[in-house]
Amino acid sequence: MDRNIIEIKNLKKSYGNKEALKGIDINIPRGKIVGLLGPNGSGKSTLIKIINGLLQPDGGEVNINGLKPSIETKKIVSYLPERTYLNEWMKVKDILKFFSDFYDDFNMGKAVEMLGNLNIDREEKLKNLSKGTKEKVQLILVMAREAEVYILDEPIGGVDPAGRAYILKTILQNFSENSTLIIATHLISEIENICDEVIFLAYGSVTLSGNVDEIREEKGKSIDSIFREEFRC
Ligand SMILES: Nc1ncnc2c1ncn2[C@@H]1O[C@H](COP(=O)(O)OP(=O)(O)OP(=O)(O)O)[C@@H](O)[C@H]1O
Repeated sequence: MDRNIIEIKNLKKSYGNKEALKGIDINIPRGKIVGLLGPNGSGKSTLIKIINGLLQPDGGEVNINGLKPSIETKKIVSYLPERTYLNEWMKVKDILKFFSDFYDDFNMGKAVEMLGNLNIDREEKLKNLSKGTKEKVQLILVMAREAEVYILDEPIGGVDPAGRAYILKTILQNFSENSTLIIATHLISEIENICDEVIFLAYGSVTLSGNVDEIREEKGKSIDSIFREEFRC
């Protein structure tokens, strides 16, 4: 078994003449929590969509557990997209059923428990939930899969601080040691203490990557401070 669950080589993607990814190389080891950090427009979502097979790269390679993004890799990757893809007219309980029918690795008990802890009514239609509650539901669906890789694109932007703390705690509690979690976000101070590794993306290139403790020690600052300095407006 490879040490790295995801290996990316010289990955390129342009939209017209806009280079969103300029030939990036990334290795993501198994069993780690990785923060994918970068300002707006740095290429985070483009990278995540390519890993999930929703966009085709113009060049380079992506390997997930030794496989190209495909139906096979979707079975082991649980993905939270940046925008909702769920049918707003469905009740929470119907979406649970849908997930449980669709994904063999979906743990219904876990999902029901997390919804209960956050006081989310399973009889409610998604369209009647607040933005933050909707985000919580989607995150619970994604985290209730017993996947090898979780990829979360901006998971907690609309969630209130108490909810965020609960969600991060829940992520950690449910997280098996063999799984890998990638979180793309700009809420760095909130997630830096749960991350083992970080990858900084800027203008389609990786500007810094490595172990969080080593980077903090070497630079004598928090990841949040390094980010603010690097990307000062
Ligand atoms: N469908 C598209 N058509 C044209 N340009 C695009 C498209 N999607 C993204 N881009 C451009 O590619 C670059 C990278 O965008 P991307 O969405 O990957 O960034 P991001 O880091 O996820 O940003 P954010 O934090 O704002 O979500 C940006 O300059 C963006 O304008």
